[in-house]
Amino acid sequence: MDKRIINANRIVVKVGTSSLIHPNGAVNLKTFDELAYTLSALNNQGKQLVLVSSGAIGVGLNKMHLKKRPTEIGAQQALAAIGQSELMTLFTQRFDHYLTDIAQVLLTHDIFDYPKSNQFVMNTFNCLLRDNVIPIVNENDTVATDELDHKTTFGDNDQLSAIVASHVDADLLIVLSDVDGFYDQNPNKVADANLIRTVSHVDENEFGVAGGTGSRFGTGGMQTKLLAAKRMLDEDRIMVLANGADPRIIFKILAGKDVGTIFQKESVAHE
Ligand SMILES: Nc1ncnc2c1ncn2[C@@H]1O[C@H](COP(=O)(O)OP(=O)(O)O)[C@@H](O)[C@H]1O
Ligand SMILES: N[C@@H](CCC(=O)OP(=O)(O)O)C(=O)O
Repeated sequence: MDKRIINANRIVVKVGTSSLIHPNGAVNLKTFDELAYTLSALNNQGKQLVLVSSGAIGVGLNKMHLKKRPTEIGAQQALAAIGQSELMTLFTQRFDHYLTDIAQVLLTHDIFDYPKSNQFVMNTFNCLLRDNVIPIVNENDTVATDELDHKTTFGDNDQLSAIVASHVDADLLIVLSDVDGFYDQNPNKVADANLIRTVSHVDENEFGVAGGTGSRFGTGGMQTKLLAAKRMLDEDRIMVLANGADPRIIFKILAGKDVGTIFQKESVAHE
């Protein structure tokens, strides 16, 4: 076990739509509550947390009583706009319950490429983290047109979470999804797929067994999670992919328990 996980102080947690929305389209209140509880408890212990949360479109669909995502990009963006404020209302309610302050930070993937914007975003993160406020990040879906796949998908918070982790110099990125980790085959398609515990490099072999989304509401599937992991590995950072059905799994990860898939370089020995 890499001691950097147990000692991680600055942690980025990414939660996918599949963990926040039930398959029937309703909001998964249990996940919202347990996520708020877990991050609040860690915040109280003195750790610095950033939450990257998807779910704007999922929550928007539920609010507008729609069963499936519209194909038109403008309609998807409108739904994201509706859902984002509702998403933050849900988080505000649950985090208030645990006496934790939160903030909304909407970003585009390329924002850090512009020096002035980068500086302003970093100032914001630094002030929030200094003041024990948990930033809740999502892609700014109404303006992020270059991130849209003009078919059925929208944005990609897996890679956004890696970009954020890298810029805030996080010790650890935890990606919560609806699977127990990275498998040698898509577990939603192949019954006897095996969970891979540790991955030290991501190349065509890994991408070759990474399929698309497993739910009606998720977007990137395993491909975008591997791209996020690749970025983390390239920077010698650690990413853990685990099941977000119960976000208290984060306590187990930080205790060094054998859960999920750990992406970490194997060549470097860390004390
Ligand atoms: N090799 C694999 N290992 C694990 N999951 C995989 C793999 N290939 C494809 N998947 C799919 O990726 C899905 C998770 O991605 P996604 O639906 O985008 O979730 P999220 O909303 O959490 O981002 C899983 O439900 C699974 O169907
Ligand atoms: N920004 C979009 C989510 C994009 C996204 O990456 O979704 P997911 O694959 O569920 O992490 C939203 O809030 O609906």
